[in-house]
Amino acid sequence: MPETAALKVQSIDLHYGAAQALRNVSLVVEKAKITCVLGRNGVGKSSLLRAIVGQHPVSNGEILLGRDAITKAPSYTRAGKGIGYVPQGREIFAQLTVKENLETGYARLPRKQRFIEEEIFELFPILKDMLSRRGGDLSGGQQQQLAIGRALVTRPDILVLDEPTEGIQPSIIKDIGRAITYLRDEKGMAILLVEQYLDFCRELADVVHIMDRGEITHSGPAEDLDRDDVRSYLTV
Ligand SMILES: Nc1ncnc2c1ncn2[C@@H]1O[C@H](COP(=O)(O)OP(=O)(O)OP(=O)(O)O)[C@@H](O)[C@H]1O
Repeated sequence: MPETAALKVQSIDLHYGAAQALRNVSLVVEKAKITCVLGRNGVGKSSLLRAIVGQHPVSNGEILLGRDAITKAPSYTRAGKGIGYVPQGREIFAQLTVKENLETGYARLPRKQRFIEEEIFELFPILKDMLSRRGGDLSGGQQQQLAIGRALVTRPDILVLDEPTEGIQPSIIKDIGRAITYLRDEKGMAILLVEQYLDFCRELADVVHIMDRGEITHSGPAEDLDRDDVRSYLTV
């Protein structure tokens, strides 16, 4: 059988000093699917993504990229193997131009691939219009589009997004939703996003995991989110 899992997280724990932020968390991110982890503030969503991209070590468990164990690999190795990351708060370089921000993705690419694919500007035309503007001059929504564009410059197989709708106006949330759906449907990309915004997850996701206090309390198809018993897990 062909491998349909792009990424597997197996029974991971994560600590900050003595405080445990993740407990026995497992999930699979399938190719060409949108997987959403829903949960309110502080339940451990960002910690899960940090563990996946290699920004914080896990204390137990394994992370597999395809069949490759990457549990102890540094973040640049994971990026090189195809994980693109859009961090919470976007982390745009305010003093660099939009073009320069996008070009920061080049470091992980072989020389021949060091160009910005036109598709990125088709998904987010505003980036083309604002190429020579400074990152700090963009609105929050434009910065989010830039952060996604910057991750796409690295040509990832898996795109990991931390609360892409946070603080963003509805019209741009729609654009971001359309872009994510396009990447799944046309590029076969595996998408993992963490969110507090239930409607965004319900509309986009194929699979939903609900997280509470460092644990996954429910996993199932996005349609389940309309069931009362599933909603009861959601304190968002
Ligand atoms: N660097 C850190 N040092 C110590 N504790 C941390 C650190 N980062 C997060 N925590 C704690 O770990 C827990 C999980 O935080 P995390 O940021 O993963 O949650 P979250 O679900 O992403 O919330 P948010 O939506 O606010 O980002 C919280 O109790 C938080 O206070």
